[in-house]
Amino acid sequence: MEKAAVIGKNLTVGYSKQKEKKEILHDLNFALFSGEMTCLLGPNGVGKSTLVKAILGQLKPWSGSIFLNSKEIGSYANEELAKELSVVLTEPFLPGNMTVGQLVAMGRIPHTGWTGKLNVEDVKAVENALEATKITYLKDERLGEISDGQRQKAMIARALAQDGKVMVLDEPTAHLDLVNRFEIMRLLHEISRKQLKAILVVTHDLEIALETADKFWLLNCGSPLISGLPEDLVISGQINQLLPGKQFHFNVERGRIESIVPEVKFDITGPNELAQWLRKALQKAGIQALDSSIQVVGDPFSIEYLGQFYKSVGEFVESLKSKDC
Ligand SMILES: Nc1ncnc2c1ncn2[C@@H]1O[C@H](COP(=O)(O)OP(=O)(O)OP(=O)(O)O)[C@@H](O)[C@H]1O
Repeated sequence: MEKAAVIGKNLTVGYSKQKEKKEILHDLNFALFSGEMTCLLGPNGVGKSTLVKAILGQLKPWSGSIFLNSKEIGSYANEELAKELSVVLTEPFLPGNMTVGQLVAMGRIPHTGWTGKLNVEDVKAVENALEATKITYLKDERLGEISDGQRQKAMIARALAQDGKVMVLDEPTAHLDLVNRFEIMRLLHEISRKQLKAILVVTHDLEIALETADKFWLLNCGSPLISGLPEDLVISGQINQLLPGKQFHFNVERGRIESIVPEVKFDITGPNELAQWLRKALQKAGIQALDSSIQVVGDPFSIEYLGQFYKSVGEFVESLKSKDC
């Protein structure tokens, strides 16, 4: 069996304030492997960032241990740890007049010291990181003058330049649009594969994580950490651990979260993918029942109901609503 880059054994951790102790994670076991991207998912406040802080050595385990390359995390000196483990956290403030190249070069600080003087190897590492994240063309651009997605890639490039075997990213796609979220996650997956890095990404993007991650860690209040292939967790139904309560469920066929509303039956004939969207619109409009069946066809799109034809779902729903009044 492949050796894990990070191993957690019976980890219990929390926060202490004066005499008060607040336990957040209890008796967790986990393993993070090289060459894989693992996504850590769980509801707000369950302790994902707390687990990240423990892995980064910022929070001491109350009991249990975390090992990085078989050595306990607490026994690493800070500079040594920075060479093994790189981090991308959400940083609200970055100097806007710093260039992308300068930011990425900061990733070399564990190797150069605070003087920041780059040798040939450091320059190469910066160039490689810019190339891997496909932002070489942005090298001389200022951070204040590029898009959020580009800035996020620059942060990832900085972590790559650091050249640790393990990369931890806490919500790297927050505030990005759908296309950029996909792109960043695909990029991280590619990097884990090509550079044999162990990458841990905290995310709330279940659907994108399903498309891109090799492994999932699911964290839920009071339960052990569940890990496995996303596909196995879907097939076994364990993915529903992310959705406590009875309001939502994971639709295995469609691969997405859906709200559970008592389904109203409509008699719709036509291609499944069209009938599905029509059914959704009728349900959202609060239409409870119809007098007759509906025929839907695509190319050109048309809906037939009681001998009348409609060119769009909107037109059809509006006509039903106006009859209701
Ligand atoms: N510095 C702190 N001191 C005390 N309690 C804290 C501290 N940081 C976090 N907590 C508490 O620990 C619990 C877990 O917080 P954490 O930020 O790890 O959750 P999370 O799963 O990352 O949440 P989210 O998805 O909202 O980012 C919360 O109840 C939070 O209030």
